[in-house]
Amino acid sequence: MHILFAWIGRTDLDAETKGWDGPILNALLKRRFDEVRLLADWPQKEVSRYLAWLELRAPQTRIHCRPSPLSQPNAFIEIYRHVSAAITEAISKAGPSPSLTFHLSPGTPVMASVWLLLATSRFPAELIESSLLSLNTVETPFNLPAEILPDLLREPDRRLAAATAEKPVAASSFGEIIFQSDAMREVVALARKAAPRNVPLLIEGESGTGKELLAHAVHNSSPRRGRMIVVNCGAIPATLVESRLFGHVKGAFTGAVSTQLGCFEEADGGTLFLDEIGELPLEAQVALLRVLQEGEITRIGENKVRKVDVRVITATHRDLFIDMIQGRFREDLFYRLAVLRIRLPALRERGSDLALLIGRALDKINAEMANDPLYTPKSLSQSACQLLMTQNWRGNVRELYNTMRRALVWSDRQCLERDDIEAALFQDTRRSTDEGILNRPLGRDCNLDAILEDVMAHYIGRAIEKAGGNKTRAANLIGYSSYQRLDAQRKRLGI
Ligand SMILES: Nc1ncnc2c1ncn2[C@@H]1O[C@H](COP(=O)(O)OP(=O)(O)OP(=O)(O)O)[C@@H](O)[C@H]1O
Repeated sequence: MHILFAWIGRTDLDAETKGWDGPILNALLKRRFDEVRLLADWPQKEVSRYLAWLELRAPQTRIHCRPSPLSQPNAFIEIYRHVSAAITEAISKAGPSPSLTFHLSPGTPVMASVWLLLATSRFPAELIESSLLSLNTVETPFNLPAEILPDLLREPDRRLAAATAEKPVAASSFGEIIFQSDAMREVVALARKAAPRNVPLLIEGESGTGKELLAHAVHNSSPRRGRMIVVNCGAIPATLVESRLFGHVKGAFTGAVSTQLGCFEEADGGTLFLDEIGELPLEAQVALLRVLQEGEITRIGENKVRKVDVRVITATHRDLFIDMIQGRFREDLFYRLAVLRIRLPALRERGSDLALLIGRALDKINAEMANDPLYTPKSLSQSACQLLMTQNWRGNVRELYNTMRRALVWSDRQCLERDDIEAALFQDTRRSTDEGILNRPLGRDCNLDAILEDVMAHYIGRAIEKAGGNKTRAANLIGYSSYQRLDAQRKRLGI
């Protein structure tokens, strides 16, 4: 399918009265295009008159025209945005591998430069220009690789990546926890009571249920003046756990090139949030117990004992009680940490919270994107809402938010439809590797290496998403000591 794209220019609008074809008709008469996609920043009346004339003169071509208002004819970002949306829409409706042609002649020089940049980067296309007598292909003397594209053009990609990545949990208060279900009401009431008491709190719940959000709310409602330090125990290599907790002095071990504070000292006077506490190796559990009992730490490589005043909040997606019974978690430590114990219900147990969360997520994402010139606030159709309401949301609120973020940022529609949500759900690597992974049929078709690669892809995808695209953090989240290793796996698995 051959598609021609062009802005309608003044010379096109005047062509009929001046007795010549104008650049757009010139192209349609000299080449065969299945459809032409026009962009217009002119009064509707003039455009309608022109389109009626064009249809008569080029009856073999389907003509689409997209009103594309500009605040001024050289508004780069607005032009870029209209053009990207027009191309994306055309591609989504065309069959496989449409062939694109951009017409450089109609419109302003900035419009021509946007065609040029897009043709040599995001949407490879042929460029043409027309003069009174001829129509020529424009050879570009360069092929802009992504690295040398002007920042302006790369910006939309960066924004898209940033916008679809998970936002870090902000220092929150109870007011930021959205709920109306009884199950959550109980949880929040309990947490409010726990907040001012200077005792350890264990928060349990599936991934993405808001454990860190709740921990921030508890800390911020407590009288503690210091900061809340967040440490993901699952992301620290086993050999470095004690150093991360208690700090070390220069030369304490190979690689200790300078003295570093541990998280207990960093959190002195405040709260230490130990996420994924169930992943803490047994040796580190002994050391942690000692600090909790004595309120003192000793940096590795030093004999000096230092007093610390830290409230510890821990969280886990595991059943720590079962881990304790089965000997994977120390009993004495369990009872130290679980003085107060709160279990966050999974999203599927929260009834009407889901509809409320969908509405709030929509407002929140629209507000977050308000300063992005490439984004316009969006709404959800009933069918889109319906699909969101009927999902299982195994990744709970995080998965819901991230799916909605992807759908809202990717779609060019003002009101999202069911297929926009489907596309965003489909991107979730978690869905392709469900529980069935352990029960695939044995036999000649079974490919253990491929199954293991699925699992790797699944975890790497999750880590990247959770780390908001930060490679070092993502590597740590899956126990890799360097992001280069993560990168190599990503490339190998084509993630
Ligand atoms: N009730 C809620 N209201 C508003 N936002 C929520 C709620 N619950 C979770 N979120 C949001 O969902 C995302 C995930 O929450 P959070 O990181 O606190 O979950 P978690 O249980 O700590 O996850 P993990 O176990 O994977 O670390 C965050 O963006 C958080 O702000």
